[in-house]
Amino acid sequence: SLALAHGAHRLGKRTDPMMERWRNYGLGQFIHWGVYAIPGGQWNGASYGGAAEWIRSWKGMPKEAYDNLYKEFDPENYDPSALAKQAKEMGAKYMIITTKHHDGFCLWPSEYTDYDVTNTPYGKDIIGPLVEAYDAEGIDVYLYFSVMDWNHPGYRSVLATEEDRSAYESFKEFTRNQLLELLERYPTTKGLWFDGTWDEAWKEQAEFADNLATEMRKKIPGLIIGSRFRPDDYGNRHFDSNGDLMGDYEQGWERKLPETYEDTNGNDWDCVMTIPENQWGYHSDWRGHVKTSYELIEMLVKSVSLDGNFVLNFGPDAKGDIRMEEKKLATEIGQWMSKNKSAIYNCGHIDWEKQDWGYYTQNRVTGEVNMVVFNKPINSVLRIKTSSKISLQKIYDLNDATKIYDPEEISQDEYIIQLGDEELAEPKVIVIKYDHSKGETKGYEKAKT
Ligand SMILES: C[C@@H]1N[C@@H](C(=O)NCc2ccccc2)[C@H](O)[C@@H]1O
Repeated sequence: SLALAHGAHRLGKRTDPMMERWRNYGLGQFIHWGVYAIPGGQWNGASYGGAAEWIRSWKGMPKEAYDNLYKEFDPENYDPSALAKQAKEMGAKYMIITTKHHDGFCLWPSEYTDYDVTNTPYGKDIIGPLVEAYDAEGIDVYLYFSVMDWNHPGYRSVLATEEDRSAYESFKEFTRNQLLELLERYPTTKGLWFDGTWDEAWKEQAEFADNLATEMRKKIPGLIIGSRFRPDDYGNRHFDSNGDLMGDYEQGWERKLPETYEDTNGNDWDCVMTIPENQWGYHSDWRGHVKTSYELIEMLVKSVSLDGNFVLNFGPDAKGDIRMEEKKLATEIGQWMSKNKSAIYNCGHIDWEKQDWGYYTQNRVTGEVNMVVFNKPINSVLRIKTSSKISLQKIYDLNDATKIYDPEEISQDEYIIQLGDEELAEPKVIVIKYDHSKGETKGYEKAKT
């Protein structure tokens, strides 16, 4: 393998308590909020077909007009504790907030730029009260930060000339200053979710990024940083030139999910997901498919079944209100989570053969296996094929203690159970308790952590 000064500094998963806590979240909330919520994907009577937070890059939005929107930013309905309570009700264990998106507008009072909340009619810090409100609800806070910054004069996507390089040096210093400032102001931050690091200019900054990550972890020991931050010595991101994951978890699943455990390379990972097809910031005219709570619950369960976290995005409008569709989904997901959280929190992958009826998650504390059933077969029979000999103790409906299932062993390590005649009204969790002492089960080995 190649000798890399700035490649992966660790092979395999982090095993410290902060990362264990991250690994057991299951469900997170993303919040995309900024001045892009003011136009909300529309300008001069025309609707932008791209993602609302990218409207500044649209030919239909004059840059001058966009760059003056901050003078109208005055979210009179912004209510951090209401947002935190809604997230709690949904069952989110962590929240990622955009401190600065690609447009460079800062939702906190930054010493290093005037393009921030203090120079808006609202005039106050947005981030601080949100951090406090979510901490108060026991929801861990992570900060999204876009390296790409369309507002900073020193930003470059490519370093073609000496002028570019000297300008970029000022941009790098600015970026470091802002990141250290954020960690100083919000010391309960558990991690950073970086974005906007795909440009050539940044891909040349292996040493700078590596040193900055080290410096940030000095400020907040154990800080969790994903794979979308650093480039390696050869400009490779997410995976270094030896194919090893850089960062504490893989950030490659944006609006998409791995299909199999192999797709995850056995790494920690998160999936960040929009409710419409591709809108992170508020867009007043959602086009195309808006996901239902069942679709989102299936993505959540699939993520947990493959050892990932599922982070669902919300985009408050210009006044700071959450739109009706998002409120409804948060409530519906929360209703399911309130009855089935034991199949999500502290759960992960088990290497039993995937079945069409749904997904397995294994509780890392109890060792119990959850069958999360989405598709009831026409013959009402659920097949279970374990990966090694186990001795079954009890199979029961998580939400109906009177419902016990008698497994019929139909071949080596293969069982079937009979569902009742009733249609599934919602995804059903069936719990399998089994005696781990009999027969060696790799999955339970993992649960000993
Ligand atoms: C989390 C999302 N990431 C931003 C984005 O630009 N995604 C598009 C993209 C995703 C991956 C590589 C390049 C570009 C979106 O605006 C959201 O902030």
